[in-house]
Amino acid sequence: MSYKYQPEGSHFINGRYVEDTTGAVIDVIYPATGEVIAKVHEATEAVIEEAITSALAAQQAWAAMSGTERGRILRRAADIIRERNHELSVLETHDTGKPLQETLVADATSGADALEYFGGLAGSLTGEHIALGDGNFAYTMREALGLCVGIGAWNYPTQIACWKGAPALACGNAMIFKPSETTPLSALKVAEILHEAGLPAGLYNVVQGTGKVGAPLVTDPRVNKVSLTGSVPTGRKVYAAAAEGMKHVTMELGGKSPLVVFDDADLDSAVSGAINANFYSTGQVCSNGTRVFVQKGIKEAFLNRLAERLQGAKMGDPLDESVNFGPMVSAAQLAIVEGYIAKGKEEGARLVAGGNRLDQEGYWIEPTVFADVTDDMVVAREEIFGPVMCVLDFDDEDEVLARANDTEFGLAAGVFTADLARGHRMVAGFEAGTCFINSYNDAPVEVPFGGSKMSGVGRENAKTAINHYSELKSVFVRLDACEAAF
Ligand SMILES: NC(=O)c1ccc[n+]([C@@H]2O[C@H](COP(=O)([O-])OP(=O)(O)OC[C@H]3O[C@@H](n4cnc5c(N)ncnc54)[C@H](O)[C@@H]3O)[C@@H](O)[C@H]2O)c1
Ligand SMILES: O=CCc1c[nH]cn1
Repeated sequence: MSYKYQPEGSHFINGRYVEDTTGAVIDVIYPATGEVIAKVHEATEAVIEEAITSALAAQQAWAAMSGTERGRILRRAADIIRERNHELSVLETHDTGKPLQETLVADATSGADALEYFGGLAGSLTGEHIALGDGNFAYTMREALGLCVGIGAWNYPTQIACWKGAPALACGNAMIFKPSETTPLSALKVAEILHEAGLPAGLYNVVQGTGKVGAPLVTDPRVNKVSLTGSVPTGRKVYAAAAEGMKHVTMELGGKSPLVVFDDADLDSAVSGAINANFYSTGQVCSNGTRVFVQKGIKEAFLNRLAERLQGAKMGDPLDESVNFGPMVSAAQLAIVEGYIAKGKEEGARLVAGGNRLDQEGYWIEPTVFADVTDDMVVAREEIFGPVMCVLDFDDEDEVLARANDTEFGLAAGVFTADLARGHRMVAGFEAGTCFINSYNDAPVEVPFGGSKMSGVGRENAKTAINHYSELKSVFVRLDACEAAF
């Protein structure tokens, strides 16, 4: 039987599709209908070994090329992605269920931005000269780490494949990328396009599988760096395993971020911020501001306007570009979200919108809002990773800042206020890596992205990502005689 989006092979290694049917079968399901659209096989030991040896064979020559040459290939790949944006977005929609309205602007295009940005930076990576007196000096050389492993979550498959691959390749590394087993298709296209753009074979390999494939990649002594996007429990395991081998890490993990709305905020703008912070990608965004603290003076106006604006949420065929709210990614994620909604009701939160699963094929649930949520409720403490907004009340700035920070997570935080001085005071106090004033969930490639506390280690994007995919070698040069005590 052939499937609608069946790739030529499950894996992409050494510049070509590779298959090993002895690996466990993974069904790829279109979340909007439950239809199986492809089947891939989990990587076997032999497949993993081929991915590692071909990457190692290619990496040194790649690192020896000039940054400008490397960058040219990445920028060419960005151009190809943009030319094929529609086709790639349709695939991403099938991989994830996210509406085409979104994938057309936020997925392949975000991947292309990363390839273009890091392609542009590649030629400017340098060390520095350090004068030491008496004519002596030192210099630093920026060197590639070697073999990097990228492990992805299922919410932004193309974006994650590129956010990790682009800086890794720009710095002269090879990358083996393991997508989430839930969304294995888009990363294969990224690999195919990189090679079409001229990337030498072996430098960006994709292997499929669950944590059973991720774990041996993380511990393999030939791997120098691991970048994970995933949940905190997985991050704990992967970070610990990588530390055993003293590997470089980037951990992009989960959150339960606060969004604070003061009563002087522009109401519609704040409601837009709350919608973007909770319902984009059907709530499956790591940085979502799911604890929406609303100052008591505007609470009812906020909830009324939110209820009106929710009438504009359109569920339906995700390929219809007027649809703006898709299904959950999987039956498992839908069950998790339903469990949290039940918990919220049980704990006494007031359900003011949604809460129901749609009685149809696929993994559909309405955008859901709880009001009168208190800090101790499970729905206010745990990451739900679905379209469930919790609205909490507050009186003043000091109180809300302390409550916003009262969480083990620290990925993001936002504030809506007409008083910009207060906005800056709030973000100075937030214990979070990525903050927003009068906006929410923007993620341009030029800006560092990542979390504090349990939400992660390191940053993706921006110039700072270069520091996470390269290391400095210091060279001391003595021009006068070298002396010793004896
Ligand atoms: N901070 C960010 O940038 C960011 C972005 C997107 C998603 N996320 C987070 O990701 C989570 C949702 O994604 P998910 O359900 O795919 O996360 P997950 O933690 O279940 O899985 C993430 C990836 O890790 C792999 N994995 C699992 N166990 C492993 C192990 N022992 N060794 C190596 N790899 C292993 C999985 O196969 C998958 O590819 C949420 O918590 C969300 O907040 C964070
Ligand atoms: O899901 C996390 C990363 C992200 C945030 N906004 C867009 N992508």
